[in-house]
Amino acid sequence: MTLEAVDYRSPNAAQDFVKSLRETGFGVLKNHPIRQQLVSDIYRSWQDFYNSAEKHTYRYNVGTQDGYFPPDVSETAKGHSKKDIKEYFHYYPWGQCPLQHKDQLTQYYEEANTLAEELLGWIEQHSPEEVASHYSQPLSGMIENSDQTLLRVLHYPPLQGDEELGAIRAGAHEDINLITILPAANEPGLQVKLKDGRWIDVPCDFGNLIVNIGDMLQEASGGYFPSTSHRVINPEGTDKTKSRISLPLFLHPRPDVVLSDRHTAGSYLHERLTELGVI
Ligand SMILES: O=C(O)CCC(=O)C(=O)O
Ligand SMILES: [Fe+2]
Repeated sequence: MTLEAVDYRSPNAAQDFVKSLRETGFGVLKNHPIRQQLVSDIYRSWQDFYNSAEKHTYRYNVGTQDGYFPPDVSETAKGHSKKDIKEYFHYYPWGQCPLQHKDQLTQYYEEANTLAEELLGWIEQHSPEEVASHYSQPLSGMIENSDQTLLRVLHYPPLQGDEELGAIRAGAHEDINLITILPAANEPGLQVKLKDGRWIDVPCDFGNLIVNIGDMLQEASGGYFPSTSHRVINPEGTDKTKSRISLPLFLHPRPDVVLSDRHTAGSYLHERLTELGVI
């Protein structure tokens, strides 16, 4: 079993893409409308940011979670004991951002949000009636004007050889939000866990866009769409000396959006962040 990239411009794109999401929790798109030049410009300018000491002046705000998270505070995935080998920056339109990077991130944030709304439309359109009847509102409406949607610029530094035994770039985890949109990173490493327990590589051809289901859509669809585990494995051989940059956009509904009988987006997020130990 491999993940096949779906051509965004093909007549069956919506159907094929949603089928892949249903079966694996992941869908991969090629020929999508997000400008690749913008993505590569962001990779380049953020490599400079991570190489500079300036990053330390943007340390994250504990209450609002925007800004730079250094390697020593990076997440420990649920059920893991070792911290991930990564540093990252949380960008929100209302949050801190270095001035010289603001235009690029603003543009990307908008383009990716627009595409996300369209893809949520595809998901809704291809949800069985019984599943869709439980959505409290159109899926694309859930993220409209949300100030919770988070763009994360991740940097996985070159391996130094002194990493903690068993530590990996990103331990197996599921995303908390509705869906995640992720341009193929500049280096491989992302893997997804299939139903049978096998880990497979997510195709990382430059220009692909990877979309995955998060826990909130799993919750809202009564489990029809699975929020699957994924991880980023460490590079080997000569790739060890390479940095990896990636740019997930985590689409979050407004906090008052009802996901299910049990949860609003706000109550769900709070529960999950408490488990993760970050609030
Ligand atoms: O870096 C990647 O390719 C994936 C990152 C990821 O899964 C996450 O930050 O939730
Ligand atoms: Fe993730």
